[in-house]
Amino acid sequence: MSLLEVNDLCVRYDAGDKQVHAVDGVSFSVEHGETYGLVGESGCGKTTLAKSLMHLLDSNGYIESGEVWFDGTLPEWEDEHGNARREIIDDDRYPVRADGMTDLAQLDNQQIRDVRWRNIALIPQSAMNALNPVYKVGDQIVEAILRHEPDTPPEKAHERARDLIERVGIDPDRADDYAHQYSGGMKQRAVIAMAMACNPDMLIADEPTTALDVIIQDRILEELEELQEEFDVAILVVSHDVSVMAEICDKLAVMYGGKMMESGPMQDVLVDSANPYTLGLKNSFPTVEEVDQNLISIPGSPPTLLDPSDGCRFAPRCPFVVDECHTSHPPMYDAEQAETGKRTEASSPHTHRSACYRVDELETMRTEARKEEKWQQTTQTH
Ligand SMILES: Nc1ncnc2c1ncn2[C@@H]1O[C@H](COP(=O)(O)OP(=O)(O)OP(=O)(O)O)[C@@H](O)[C@H]1O
Repeated sequence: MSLLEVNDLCVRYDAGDKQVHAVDGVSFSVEHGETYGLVGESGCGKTTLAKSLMHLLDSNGYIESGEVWFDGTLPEWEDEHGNARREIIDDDRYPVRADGMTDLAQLDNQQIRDVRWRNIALIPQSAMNALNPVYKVGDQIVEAILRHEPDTPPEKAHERARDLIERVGIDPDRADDYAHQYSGGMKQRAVIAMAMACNPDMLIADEPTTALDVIIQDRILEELEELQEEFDVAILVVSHDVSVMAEICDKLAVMYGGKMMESGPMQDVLVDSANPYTLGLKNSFPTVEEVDQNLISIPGSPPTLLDPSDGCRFAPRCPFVVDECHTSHPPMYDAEQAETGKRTEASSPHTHRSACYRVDELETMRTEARKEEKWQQTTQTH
């Protein structure tokens, strides 16, 4: 059973008399202990998607439709083994499925607070500013433990806080320092330690390394991987940086304009890319293997998502656009079938999938996408 199963999720922001379609019909699932990446340019809906899972959207944002099934439930709905009780599952008033998964989208604010930290913890964007300047760093971790596990004796909580600080590579004696005495990398590590305070099943890390230099970035990524192995925590990581994703993800979803364009095992998505947007994104990032690589950016900019048109969201910037692309946004097609020239809708969210009507012409798209002039044509035709 998956840890998280998101079905057809739509998230909107109210903007006057219009709506921003920030996340539109997105489905994916995350297994226990795996790292799942959401990648795409700024404004494509990654942060909105991640925050909506925990009801942490801005006040004008809301889940319009869809399901967010999570393998865990509220303490008051659990039996002594931590599983959902039979009478809760059998009662339609509770959003709990026969397999014991709970639909987080249907929980109210108080209920989702019980899930946060205990089951899912967030490392927010610009996490370095998430520490409180007037409390010692160690005390902030202790507070997080005691707030969510009030039965823990305070000295045990202190011990756990020091232990967590040490696990993320900081000398435990620095627990008595204030945030301003920490470097940027140390602050980021401290926030990761705080997120791990209640031993969650899933961490959501939003741009965990963006403000850091490359060497510290690498160390933070290594630390996340070590924590994951040690605690078997799943990580949903959000980044615009394809190279960060290549380093840590098991699976990857490429987002554009609030839609999922391609998803699947990381290697499949990044090596055997099956979507024009992924091909364009890869062109614009340097790779370690290709030293003389000519970086090609995708001309134009992402859509505003205010009442978007019916067609493929990427159509206005896509060099492979055909009439069909303007009819409706393409469904997710099976990329393995596409390798043999077949256009078949994907039957499972776990396989390599691509939302592109021309998925059955993969070889041509891959060859053409490497040519800079192919992308330049797009600006001339639109
Ligand atoms: N509070 C808000 N009100 C209205 N629109 C919003 C709000 N927050 C985000 N948006 C819009 O929702 C869309 C998705 O934004 P989101 O921040 O989720 O994208 P992102 O891919 O995470 O980008 P970034 O990496 O820059 O945060 C964008 O068009 C953005 O302008």
